[in-house]
Amino acid sequence: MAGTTVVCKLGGSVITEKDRPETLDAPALDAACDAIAGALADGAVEDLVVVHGGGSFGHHHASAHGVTTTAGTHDVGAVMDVHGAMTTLNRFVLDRLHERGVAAVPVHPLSVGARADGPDGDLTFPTDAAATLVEEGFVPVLHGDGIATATEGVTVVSGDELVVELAGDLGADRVGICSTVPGVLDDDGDVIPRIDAFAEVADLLGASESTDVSGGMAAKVEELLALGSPAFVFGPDDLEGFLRGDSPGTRIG
Ligand SMILES: Nc1ncnc2c1ncn2[C@@H]1O[C@H](COP(=O)(O)OP(=O)(O)OP(=O)(O)O)[C@@H](O)[C@H]1O
Ligand SMILES: C=C(C)CCOP(=O)(O)O
Repeated sequence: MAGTTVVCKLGGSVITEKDRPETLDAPALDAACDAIAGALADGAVEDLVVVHGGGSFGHHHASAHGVTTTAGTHDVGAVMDVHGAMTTLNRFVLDRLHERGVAAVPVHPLSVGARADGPDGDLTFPTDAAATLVEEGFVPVLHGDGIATATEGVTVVSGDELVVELAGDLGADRVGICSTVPGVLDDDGDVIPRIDAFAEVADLLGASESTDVSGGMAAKVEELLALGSPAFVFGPDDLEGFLRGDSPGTRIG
C-alpha cells in the first residue's frame, strides 16, 4: 500500500465520551493513535490526513448556543466557545500523535474556510495547506469547527464535510470514517455492506444518539455520496485494518 494517500476521520463519538461535556475517551484515542502511528511507521500508509469530529467538545458548546451547520451566530463568545473547545480537543489529539512519533500539524478550518453563499451554499475550503504539509512529510490534523457563513455569522462545519473536500482535492486513494458503530446499520442492526444512493437507506438513517448539531449518520452518508469515489464507515476495531488496506464496514459510493 506504500504511496497511497489516505484521508481518515476519527469520529468525535469515538475519541470523546460524547454525553459528558469536554471529556476525552482516553483509551479509545490512544488506541486510534496507536493504529495511525503503526501504519505510518511500517509504510502501510505513506500520505495521511487526519480529521476529527467534535464529540463532547464541539457539539456540547454548539448545541448550548443553538449553532448548527445551518443556524449560525454573531456572538463572538459563542464562536470562541465552539472553536476553543475544538482547538483544545485538537491539541489532545496532536499530543498523543506526537508521543508516538507522528509529525502531526494542526490546520484550523475556522481560519481558512467559508460558506460564502450562505448556509445552504457550497463550502469553500482551501486545501493547499493540508496538501503541501503532506508533500513535506507532515500529517495535517483538521477538525470540525466554526465556519464563516454569509448571512448567518458563524455556523458549524462537520469533519465529514472536510473529509469530502480534502479527499476530492488531494485525490485520496482511500477515505475512511471511524465512528462508534461498525458501519451503517439496517433495521436488524446488521451492517449494510454497500450504499450507492441516499434513497436506498433514507428511512434507516437517523441523527446521532448523543448531542450532535451536524446531522449524525444521515448527514454522513449524504456527504460521502457527494464525494464520487468510495468511502468506508466502520468502527474503532476496524481502524487498523482500514489503514492497512482492508475495506471494512459500509462502503459508500
Ligand atoms: N442506520 C444507522 N446506522 C448507524 N448509526 C446510526 C444510524 N442511524 C443513526 N445512527 C447514529 O449515528 C451515530 C454516528 O454519527 P455521529 O455523528 O454521532 O458520529 P461521529 O462522526 O463518530 O461523531 P462526531 O459527529 O462527534 O464526529 C451513531 O452512533 C448512531 O447513534
Ligand atoms: C460541533 C462541531 C464544532 C464540530 C462538528 O464536527 P463533526 O463532529 O465531525 O460533525
